[in-house]
Amino acid sequence: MKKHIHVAVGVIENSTNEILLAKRHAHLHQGGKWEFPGGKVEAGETTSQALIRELKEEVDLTVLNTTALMQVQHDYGDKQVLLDIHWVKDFTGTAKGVEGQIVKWVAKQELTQFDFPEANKAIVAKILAP
Ligand SMILES: Nc1nc2c([nH]c(=O)n2[C@H]2C[C@H](O)[C@@H](COP(=O)(O)OP(=O)(O)OP(=O)(O)O)O2)c(=O)[nH]1
Ligand SMILES: [Mg+2]
Repeated sequence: MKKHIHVAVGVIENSTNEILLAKRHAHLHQGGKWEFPGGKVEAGETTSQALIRELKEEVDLTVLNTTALMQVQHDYGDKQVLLDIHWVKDFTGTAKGVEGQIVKWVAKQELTQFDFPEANKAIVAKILAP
């Protein structure tokens, strides 16, 4: 059976309205593409709890709360993902790629210039026209 995964994804916005992107390592699923930081929801976690944990682990931000934005379901053929996307505006710390990944703050209008996984098109559209 095809793998189904539930992923908590953060649209992290700073005080100058930039959004945090990270580049997925080449060896990962959808490798080489840009992503909104996040990761798999583990058993017993809410999406928000998973996202708070992942953002500490991946980009070293301390997140105080998150707000649900949208869900996107996508079938990549090899894998089916349910992305649970939350806004993150309430955080402290300086973003860094804890796992060696490149991270970048990007103005909203520049988001269309990045190569994202297919499922992210709907997210970018939502950010640009909320
Ligand atoms: N984090 C994130 N994942 C995305 C985005 N768009 C998208 O299709 N995905 C997909 C790619 C992957 O199949 C999946 C995320 O899984 P992952 O393996 O990176 O999860 P993880 O961070 O928990 O990684 P790991 O602990 O298993 O190494 O969601 C996005 O914007 N951000
Ligand atoms: Mg991840």
